[in-house]
Parts: sequence; structure tokens; C-alpha cells
Amino acid sequence: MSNMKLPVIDLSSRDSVSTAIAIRQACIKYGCFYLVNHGLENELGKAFDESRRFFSLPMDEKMKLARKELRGYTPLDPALGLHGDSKESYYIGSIADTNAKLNQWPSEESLGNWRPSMELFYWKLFEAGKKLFSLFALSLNLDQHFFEKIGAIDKPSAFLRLMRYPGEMGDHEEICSAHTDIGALALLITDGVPGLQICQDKSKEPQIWEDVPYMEGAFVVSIGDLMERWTNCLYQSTLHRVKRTGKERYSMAFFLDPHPDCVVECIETCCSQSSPPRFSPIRSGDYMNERFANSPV
Ligand SMILES: O=C(O)CCC(=O)C(=O)O
Ligand SMILES: [Fe+2]
Repeated sequence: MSNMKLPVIDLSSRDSVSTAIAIRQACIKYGCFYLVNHGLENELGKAFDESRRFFSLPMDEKMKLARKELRGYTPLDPALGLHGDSKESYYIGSIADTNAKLNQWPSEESLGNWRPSMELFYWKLFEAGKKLFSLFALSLNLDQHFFEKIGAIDKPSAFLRLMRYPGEMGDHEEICSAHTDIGALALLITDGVPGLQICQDKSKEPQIWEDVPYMEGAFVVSIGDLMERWTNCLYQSTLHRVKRTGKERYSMAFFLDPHPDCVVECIETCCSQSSPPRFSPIRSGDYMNERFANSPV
């Protein structure tokens, strides 16, 4: 098994033109890259500590927050446990729109100031995400404020997912099965325990999987299916999975999806006479709901 040598993008670079070109190349070739100097380097240790605190709660406490409306806690599925995905997860949906009240939070008695701590983390991720979106716009030869102007990211509709893989041995080699993410962009942060793999050419058979080595402090940014559609398949969504190593593993994913009311229409600069739009315009919320309804998350 070889290691994937993904490009490294520096979010703090002042040379936005070169950064945008590097993002474009990375998204065409891999749909994926490392993001460094994103400004959250000193927050990650604390966020993992908070995640550990959450998953260490007794099961009955966690089950009080059982997932509803895509928010809250999902336990390990005992039916799948050793044969399929083996992780427990906790979802925090947008904390700033009318759906914010749907979020479920552990009580102050059980975890003290866990909620404000995770809310702060969410906002910082969102700020980094917004910056990244403006570079994405440049990478597509658009005005840097394009995604804000069309109402995609002016209001956050991002999801933060905390995950814990217990680290037992089982007969299924994938603890997070091969998938592409549904939305626009995902920022993935892992605790350094290996297992993450991507398949660079998802249309090729047999699939070739390569390890994504851990880079301390970096995010792994990946393109989701909605961004692939938006860019008329210029940028490819990344097929990825997590392989079982038998070690306990924590990860966090921040899914930067467009606002549900934003209409996702093949971006003009990604279309030409020889490459006409392949998809009709769709409301982001309709797209996401349909995909969520058809995929176990
Ligand atoms: O845990 C990981 O490293 C990957 C998780 C993932 O791909 C996801 O949550 O969509
Ligand atoms: Fe994923």
C-alpha cells in the first residue's frame, strides 16, 4: 500500500493567485489536499479533548441526545459493529440559523461549558471555511466573493461531526465504508491514528486505495458530490474510507455545505461548448435532503 502525496495548500499565503492555481490543480487531480496555516492549529488539541469528554459520557446520557433531524448522537450499530461501519458519532448542525434550536447539547451538569467551547470551535472552522471558499472562487476564475454573493455561505449551514472508532478487531476491513461526501467541501481532522485512505480514480476498476498520511495540525480538505456537480465535474469528489487498524481513533469532520436556499447551477466558467452543463439547477436543500434520505450517515 503506497502513501498518497497530496498537495499542501497554505491558507495564510498572501499570494492568493498562486494558491488558487494550486487548489485548482489539486481539485482536478485528487479532489483533495492538505490545508495548513488555517489558524486553528492551537484549537485542535482542545477540540479532541472535548470530543473525548463527550464520548466518555455514560451511554444513557449520550442516548438522551439520540439523533433527530440529523443532529445529536448515533451509537455504534451493534448489528454492524464488527462487520460494517464501526463508529459512534455526534452531529452539530448550523448554530446560527432558524434550525439552530434543533441542535442537541449535553447538559451543563454533565459536561460544564462543553457547548460554548464547541460553538467557538464551530465559528473558527467556519471562518477558515469562508476563506477557503473565496480561494475556491478564484480557482474557478470567479470573483472571490462569488459564493457569498449567491447566498451559499453568507449564513453558515455547516455541520460538525465528531467521531470515535472504538478500535476493536473485526472481520470487516473498513470501519468507515468507502463513500464520497454529499455536500460541497469537508474539512477533516484526525487524531493521528492511521486508517484514512483515498481512491484517486473512482471510475477505475479495480479500485486502488492509498493511505493518506497524517500531517500534524493540517486539515484534509475534500470535495463533495455537490461541488463536483457545481463545477460541472471539473473538480472531482473524493472517494475515501477508513481502514480498521484495531486502534481507537477520533476524528472530526466539518461539512461546509451551501445554504439550503442557494441554487446550485453549473458554474459558467466550468462550462463551454465542448463541455455543456451536465446538470440542471437545483436548490441545495433539495439536493442534500434527497441524498441524506438515501444514504446512511
Ligand atoms: O474518520 C475519518 O477519518 C473519515 C470520516 C468521513 O469520511 C466522514 O465522516 O465523512
Ligand atoms: Fe467522508
